[in-house]
Amino acid sequence: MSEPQSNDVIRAEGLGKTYIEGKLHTPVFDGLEFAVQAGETVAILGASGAGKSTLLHLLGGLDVPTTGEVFVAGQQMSALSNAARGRLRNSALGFIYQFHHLLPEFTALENVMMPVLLAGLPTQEATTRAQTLLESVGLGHRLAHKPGELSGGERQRAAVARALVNTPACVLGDEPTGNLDEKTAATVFAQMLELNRVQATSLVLVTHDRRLARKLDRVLELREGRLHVLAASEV
Ligand SMILES: Nc1ncnc2c1ncn2[C@@H]1O[C@H](COP(=O)(O)OP(=O)(O)OP(=O)(O)O)[C@@H](O)[C@H]1O
Repeated sequence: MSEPQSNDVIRAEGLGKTYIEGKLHTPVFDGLEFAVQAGETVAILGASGAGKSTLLHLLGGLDVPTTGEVFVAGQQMSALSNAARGRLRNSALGFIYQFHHLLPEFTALENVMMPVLLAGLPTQEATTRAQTLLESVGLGHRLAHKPGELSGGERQRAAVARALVNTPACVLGDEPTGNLDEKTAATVFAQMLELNRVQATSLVLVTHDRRLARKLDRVLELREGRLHVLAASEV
């Protein structure tokens, strides 16, 4: 197996996933090759059930591939202990989902501070970073609000801030604006791209939305278990 290129923040080699539950085998894909470089933004399109979320979970170390390997920041995920994999995920990756997954009993500020505290940094540093990021997504006036006291768009903006607060090498987004109306989605998406650009963070975005996909450096389509490169005219 070749060594990951130093510029690849995530690299997947010969990646395969078959869900196995009892006698039921669900093959999703096999032999996928994928890499995202430092600062690059990549969209992954595909029909429902094509395996986009599965791929994102494997890239993020949230699930284990049936075959193949994933390297994150040059580290082979399968060679790490669960604790080390968790630490790498927290420091090198940010996750944004369709539903915010903020913790309901904590304020926006506390939610965004969480990954910094988990990385072992002092409370003061966590507070400063979280506040700065929340301000940059226009939530400086909502720091003390709990998720239930925020609008849908505000919750997603807080989720964007949380994903980026440890200046990860790569953000993995699964339909991060899929639950918002068109106008709010466009605003949240623009803020996410801008923060990614400022931090030179890579982005792998799973989406159904071709208009959003078009704004990224590279567009791939997951179809029949294969990743196809789409030219700009095909998106
Ligand atoms: N835990 C699981 N056990 C068995 N099969 C699964 C499991 N999770 C997903 N699948 C199957 O794997 C295939 C890919 O699912 P996945 O969620 O990755 O698709 P997707 O492209 O993200 O779809 P969507 O756009 O609808 O979210 C689907 O056919 C799904 O039914």
